[in-house]
Amino acid sequence: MGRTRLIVALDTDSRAQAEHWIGAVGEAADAFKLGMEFAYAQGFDAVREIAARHNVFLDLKLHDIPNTVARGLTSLTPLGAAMLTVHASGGAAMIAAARAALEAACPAGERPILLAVTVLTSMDAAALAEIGVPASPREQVVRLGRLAVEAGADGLVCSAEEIAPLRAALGEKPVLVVPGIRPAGADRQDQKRVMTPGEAARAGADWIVVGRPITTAADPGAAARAIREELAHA
Ligand SMILES: O=C(O)c1cc(=O)[nH]c(=O)n1[C@@H]1O[C@H](COP(=O)(O)O)[C@@H](O)[C@H]1O
Repeated sequence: MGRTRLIVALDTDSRAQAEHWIGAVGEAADAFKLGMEFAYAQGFDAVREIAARHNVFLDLKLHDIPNTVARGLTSLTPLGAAMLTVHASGGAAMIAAARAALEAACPAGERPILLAVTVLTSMDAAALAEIGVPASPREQVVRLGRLAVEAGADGLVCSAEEIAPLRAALGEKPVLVVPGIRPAGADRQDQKRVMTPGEAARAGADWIVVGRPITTAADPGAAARAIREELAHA
């Protein structure tokens, strides 16, 4: 009960906008996610400065050959992010290299959590079929999730629909980070596999990731606090 924590996605190219959301949301967030829109526009000094003050999930979703991903992650570790992402579809060798790079770059107990993104929450079965994957999102998430965890990922990014099958396959240990969250009645926008904060919490998400339902709200602080309440009572 109430164990699910809230990550607010600061999807903006503006430092001032990101700082405004951080101030408005305040303690209602357990962590803030900075992604490619922010990092590409504002640079990594801005990421480092925010990570010095807050728990930061730096979501750059690396996907390349093992050597390049390993070296890329090594370059990211001094920024001080608590969580980093790679794409699980990069394969076992890439994920193993990523894990080894983080262990080599960071003192024991201080390395960021390595998360593997399984199937993007913006994809449905039809989108998977388009890229030559005949499986359902659920089957593909469990396949990639098992591969990633066995290769060394600490956790997975998945939709709330796959939490139960992932727990059945992999147990309680992998950290499950769940975007594709929409409060009841909210617009899905480009997300396909969605659940409410309460549903994701009851399904067993360790973290939920919420962006636009908070950042485009008239009062982002109130929107974040309402989601916190929903998590607390799930
Ligand atoms: O890795 C992620 O965080 C991620 C994976 C995924 O499958 N789906 C997904 O939406 N995300 C991220 O989660 C956030 C969701 O934002 P909203 O749809 O605005 O709530 C965005 O920053 C996405 O980049």
